Amino acid sequence: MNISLNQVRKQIKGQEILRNMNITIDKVGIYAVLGPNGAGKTTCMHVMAGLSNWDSGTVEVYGASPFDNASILHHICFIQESDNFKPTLKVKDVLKQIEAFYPNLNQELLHRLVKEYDLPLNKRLIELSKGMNSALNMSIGLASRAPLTIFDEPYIGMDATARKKLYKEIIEDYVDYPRIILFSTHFIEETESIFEHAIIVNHGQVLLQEPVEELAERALRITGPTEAMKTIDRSVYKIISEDSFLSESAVAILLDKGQELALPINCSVQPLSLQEFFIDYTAKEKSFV
Ligand SMILES: Nc1ncnc2c1ncn2[C@@H]1O[C@H](COP(=O)(O)OP(=O)(O)OP(=O)(O)O)[C@@H](O)[C@H]1O
Repeated sequence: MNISLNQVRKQIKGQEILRNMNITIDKVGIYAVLGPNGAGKTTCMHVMAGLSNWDSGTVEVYGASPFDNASILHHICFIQESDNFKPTLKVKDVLKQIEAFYPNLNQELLHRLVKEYDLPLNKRLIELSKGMNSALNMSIGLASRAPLTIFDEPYIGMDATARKKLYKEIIEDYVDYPRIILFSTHFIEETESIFEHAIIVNHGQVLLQEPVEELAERALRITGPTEAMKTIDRSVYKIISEDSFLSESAVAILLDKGQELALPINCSVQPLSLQEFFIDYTAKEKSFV
């Protein structure tokens, strides 16, 4: 097992932030970590990365308990939105500083990305724009090739072109050097093509963890004439959302694993996108857990 969180609980200032959180990651892959604001994503990833302790439950990362554990620190790269490095350092000093830290760091990739993102080596981080800081952080995270790389909403300020390039770089580098990449994002629509797995978190719990391909087989939108759609047996499916317009209706459902769909006559079915599923599912979550 590479990473496991088992019944993990954590309180901060009396508030329960993680409530029986369970995650198992036993394969390499690019994992989307999704959840509404305040869901507990950052807290949970801090715990995984050894940056934060927890109150009860067990956490194992590469066979060890991660909190404050120098033996696994070099296998984990955690990149967050800001404050990854001292703001008074120059770009070139940061590049130097990380050299010794990540044993798998690929200098060639790092310097290529720094050049392509046009990052000025002699400027201090504090003098860079938000997007430039993010591009630097992302370049470091990617080039670290750490077996567990965590990107926590890492691209603040990066423009659409820079983000598109970033997604392409992540996929290309992952194909050559597969590892566990966790990527927390609210830009689901533009990132969903890079994800192989989805982990959906809310209220300090994991609501769902599943390969995206499998999810697409059971998270479905059925559309058709309202009269025909009325024949869908609401008692046998998890209905995530319903809407209708004139004489047409649409129902989004989540089939149970192995459950067959009885499609009403004259109706059609298609997979929900990850974003559509996420929005409907987290809105309806209380009825499912
Ligand atoms: N240091 C802290 N002190 C008090 N509350 C905290 C602290 N850190 C996190 N929390 C609370 O824990 C909850 C989860 O926060 P967390 O940052 O893990 O959520 P998130 O899912 O990453 O949210 P977002 O998508 O908005 O970044 C929130 O209610 C937040 O207010």
